[in-house]
Amino acid sequence: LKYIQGPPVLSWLLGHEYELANQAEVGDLEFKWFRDYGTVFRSAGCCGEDILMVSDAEALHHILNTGGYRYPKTKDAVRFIRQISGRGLTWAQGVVHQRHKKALSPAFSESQLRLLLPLFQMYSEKLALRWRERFADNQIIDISHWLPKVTLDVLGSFDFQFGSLDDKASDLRVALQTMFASSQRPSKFTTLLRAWKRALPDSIVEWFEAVYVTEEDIRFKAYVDAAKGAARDLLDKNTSNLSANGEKITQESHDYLKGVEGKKDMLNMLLRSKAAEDPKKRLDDDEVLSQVSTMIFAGFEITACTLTWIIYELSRNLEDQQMLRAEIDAVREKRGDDAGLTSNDYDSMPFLNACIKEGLRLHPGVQFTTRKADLDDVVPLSQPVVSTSGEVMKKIPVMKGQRVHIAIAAYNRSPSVWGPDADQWKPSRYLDSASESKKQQSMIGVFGNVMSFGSGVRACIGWRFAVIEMQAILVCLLTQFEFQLPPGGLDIQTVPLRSMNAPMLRGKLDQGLQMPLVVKRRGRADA
Ligand code: HEM
Repeated sequence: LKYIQGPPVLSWLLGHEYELANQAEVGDLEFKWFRDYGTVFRSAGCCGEDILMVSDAEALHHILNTGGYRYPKTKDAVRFIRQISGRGLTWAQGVVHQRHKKALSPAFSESQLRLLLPLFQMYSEKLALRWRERFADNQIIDISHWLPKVTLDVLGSFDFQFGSLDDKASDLRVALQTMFASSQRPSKFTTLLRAWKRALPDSIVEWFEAVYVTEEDIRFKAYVDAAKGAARDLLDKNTSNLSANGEKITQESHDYLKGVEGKKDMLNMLLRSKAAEDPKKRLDDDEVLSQVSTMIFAGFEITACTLTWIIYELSRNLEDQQMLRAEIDAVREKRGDDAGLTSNDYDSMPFLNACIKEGLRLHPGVQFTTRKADLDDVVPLSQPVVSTSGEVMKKIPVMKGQRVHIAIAAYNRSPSVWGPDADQWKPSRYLDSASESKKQQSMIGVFGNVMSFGSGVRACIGWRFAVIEMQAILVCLLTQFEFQLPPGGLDIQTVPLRSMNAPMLRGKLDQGLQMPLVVKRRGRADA
């Protein structure tokens, strides 16, 4: 890759890896480098490794969509995922990934997820009730503290009963919330250790990890053990209730699904895949338990964080908040006050969905992901770049083994896709057919042309789940409350926290995730 331009390298040992992982504001360095060098550039890994940084639409499509399994996750990423969530879908590779996906996909189909809507609505209402019980009108509420309670309770409703909104104690919840307490910003030593683990044979790394156990390792294990333990209890309890055709008999805790034929919720799909006779669909015991730790880990906090960002943007852009509320009120009025809203109602609200897309675009929960070329390849570009010798390049040849940085956040802000206002909050870009963003659809991603849920064969399996959940929570909260920035405004900094881009108050990073907003009750819902 030497002929591709890139920022100067100040340290052969650390390359840009330490700098990138320790940026004050997430993305600052990448966004600047993509502006300076184009949609593809070369950055330095530790010990002289070259990394291909990619935000180009066609290149991303080639690697993630056309490439299928030819650009797998790197082996250190796979090992790390196994450590934090076990042998679940995010860990699986190639044919094993196909088998996992076949077993789980029915639980994430649109028709199945629509059945969960009453559940999402129930927990949203419970959150609104808690706010009314505990806070006076016009009080400041740290919404980043409350939203994860809803998204965790929703995931836990498959019988785990986290009870976050009821302040119930839960070992699993505590293990989950503290698992990254000692791994915020990697030190130089940790950066190098990770690089060596990437380069060394698996057997040596496994030996090393067995003798050198860090505080981080202990926390990860505590979470995986707690999640698998809870999952084992749950599955054992329900296996005895399995009817002859593999259908779980309705439990009291699944009242919301009572009477629904052919249920394909997560629990049922896991029970079925454990009992499946077809080896292409069967999951072993540990794989089944790992799906539970995987879904909880991958699903709850990132959805809450995205919602926090959306409500923050709506508080900074009060006209958009009013417009969205007017859209919601109009649909409610048409349906009649007592009728519950349906998924069709949510889908019929263009501005609601535009705000969700814009929140995901500007504040993607995952900043980047990494892949490795499994073959020698030529990657096409939609935006040519200029080489170190001044040549215009429309394609980049890559060698087998090349590490590729998939720059999710930088693609989402790429002016060549979104236009010159790519850095600004502007939900109307999805509605206005003349806008740059509408014209430049690049067929990437799974929702609204944004990369925030990934793309291709490894795209987020939970994206519909997250979208329906965000629709339900936003509609409930905006119906009952108005949100405003506190007097004097907020100085928010985007900080890498766990695997997310988290909002924190500048100068108060030690206080963790924060989004204190003035929450005003609306008259209608008080009635
Ligand atoms: C706003 C919310 C969410 C965002 C932004 C998000 C983002 C992502 C991204 C970017 C990936 C791909 C990572 C890669 O290519 O390396 C991914 C994968 C995944 N997500 Fe999500 N996610 C969200 C919600 C959820 C939810 C609610 C669940 C489960 C209930 C979930 C489960 C998963 C799983 C299991 C994978 C791995 C898929 C595979 O490898 O085949 N996610 N997510």
